[in-house]
Amino acid sequence: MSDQPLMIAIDGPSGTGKSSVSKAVARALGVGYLDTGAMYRALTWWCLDQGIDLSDQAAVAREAASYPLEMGTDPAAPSVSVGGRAIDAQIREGRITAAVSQVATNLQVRALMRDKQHALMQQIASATGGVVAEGRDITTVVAPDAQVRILMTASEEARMARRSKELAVEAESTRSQIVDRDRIDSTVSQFHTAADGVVTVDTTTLNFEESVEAVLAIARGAGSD
Ligand SMILES: Nc1ncnc2c1ncn2[C@@H]1O[C@H](COP(=O)(O)OP(=O)(O)OP(=O)(O)O)[C@@H](O)[C@H]1O
Ligand SMILES: Nc1ccn([C@H]2C[C@H](O)[C@@H](COP(=O)(O)O)O2)c(=O)n1
Repeated sequence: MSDQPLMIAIDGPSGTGKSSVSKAVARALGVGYLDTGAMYRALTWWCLDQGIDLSDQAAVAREAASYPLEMGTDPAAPSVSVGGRAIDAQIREGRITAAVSQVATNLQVRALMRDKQHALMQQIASATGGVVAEGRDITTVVAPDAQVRILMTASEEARMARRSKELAVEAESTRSQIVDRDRIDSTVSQFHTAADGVVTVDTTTLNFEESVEAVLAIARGAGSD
């Protein structure tokens, strides 16, 4: 068994269970958790708060280089603050979900985020003995050398049903924030098919606990190599 910190990278489309499963896996392993989507959401919130036009790519990239972000990476209580202001609820608002792809498809922003997220993963792993990081390009761009790389998938119907249950709305009304957002986000990241060496976990017919167990089984296998 290696004594290197365990790096687990999880990617996949919206609503597959990445965030909820990653937090549970990190708690089970006693390691830190990084929600990289929250970093894009926080930048979107910050730019709108500063009155920056999201279509001005250079202006948004300048903010990406300097926005005062603090990520709380305890999987039992993850948090997001900018400039000392907690914005955990704000970044989940519909207006941010609708706007975040415009920021996430800005290639200058992505290059900065890649470096920031890679550095954060290293810091968290050194501090806690490991990290579970999830997003769209963690297995391929941010941490392609992670010991465990997983693509989490689920059918479109399952993802829409999960989101509609979570938000207590009709499944069809979640289509834009699931399917349309994925279509835009996938113009800059490849998260629909597994890259070489990435293991696919299809959660369509799994319940939440089974999804967590599927990831833990892969992590245990990697830890015993
Ligand atoms: N295997 C599962 N079976 C049923 N529901 C699940 C399963 N995994 C997650 N869920 C539920 O589905 C919803 C969406 O999960 P989650 O937010 O973790 O997805 P996500 O992939 O991180 O989405 P996004 O990328 O849009 O943030 C949550 O309410 C979660 O509890
Ligand atoms: N590594 C990442 C993480 C997230 N994104 C984009 C995709 C989403 O539109 C947005 C918010 O992510 P979510 O909180 O819904 O998981 O950020 C990305 O491009 N790369």
